[in-house]
Amino acid sequence: MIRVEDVRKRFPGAASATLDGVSFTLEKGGLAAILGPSGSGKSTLLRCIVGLERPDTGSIHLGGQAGLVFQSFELFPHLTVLGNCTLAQRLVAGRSRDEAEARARQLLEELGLGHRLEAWPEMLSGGQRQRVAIARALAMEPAVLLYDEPTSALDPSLRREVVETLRRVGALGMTQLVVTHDVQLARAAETVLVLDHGHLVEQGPPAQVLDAPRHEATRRLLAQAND
Ligand SMILES: Nc1ncnc2c1ncn2[C@@H]1O[C@H](COP(=O)(O)OP(=O)(O)OP(=O)(O)O)[C@@H](O)[C@H]1O
Repeated sequence: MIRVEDVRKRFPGAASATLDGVSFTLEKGGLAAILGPSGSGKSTLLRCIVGLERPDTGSIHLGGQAGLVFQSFELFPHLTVLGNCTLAQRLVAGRSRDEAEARARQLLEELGLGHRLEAWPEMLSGGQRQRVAIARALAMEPAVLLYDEPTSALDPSLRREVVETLRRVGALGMTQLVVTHDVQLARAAETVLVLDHGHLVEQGPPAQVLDAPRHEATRRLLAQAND
């Protein structure tokens, strides 16, 4: 569950607030996509939810820690798939090697990578690398999983694979929030949120927000996506 209440954030010296009273709730197991023009505050909102940035006012409740899947995946190149998914479990969560490996194997199998446990990151496709990054984040048992532009580092043909991965992770009961420019990816979410100049200007299912947009920022995004 993610509950964001009236979050405001203004960077020192900035002419206006980057987040200007943002509120929304995402139920446990839900998938939400945040769309918005460049500079609308999407990354700042994500960073506030992860705890990398502190809102000036307002509150954020997750019921636990957030896991962040970076756009560039940031796998450790000198560790195998299994090594990538066990390191933080052992060093940060203090789990034994056996315990960490058992958990990593199970998650990697659930994400369709059970046959790649001993592979090096450079041997994997972009979509596989992303799934390793997701398994690594899930292994730390976050309350929610956040993605920063999950399709932008991938070939457009892999978009469907990303949607499939998000579905699999959702089936595990994980609450997921995706920041994206990709309108097709947003269609796979249950809820679409549109940010404009630090305000949440639309919020609802894709059939409402993307097929019957009420705000001109959404109409511009849809027009750009169709170009
Ligand atoms: N650390 C910072 N210090 C000062 N200003 C910042 C900082 N981080 C973000 N901003 C400003 O906040 C505004 C929103 O930035 P943000 O990166 O959140 O937008 P975004 O919607 O994620 O954009 P994009 O789609 O281009 O990634 C921008 O005007 C940016 O310059």
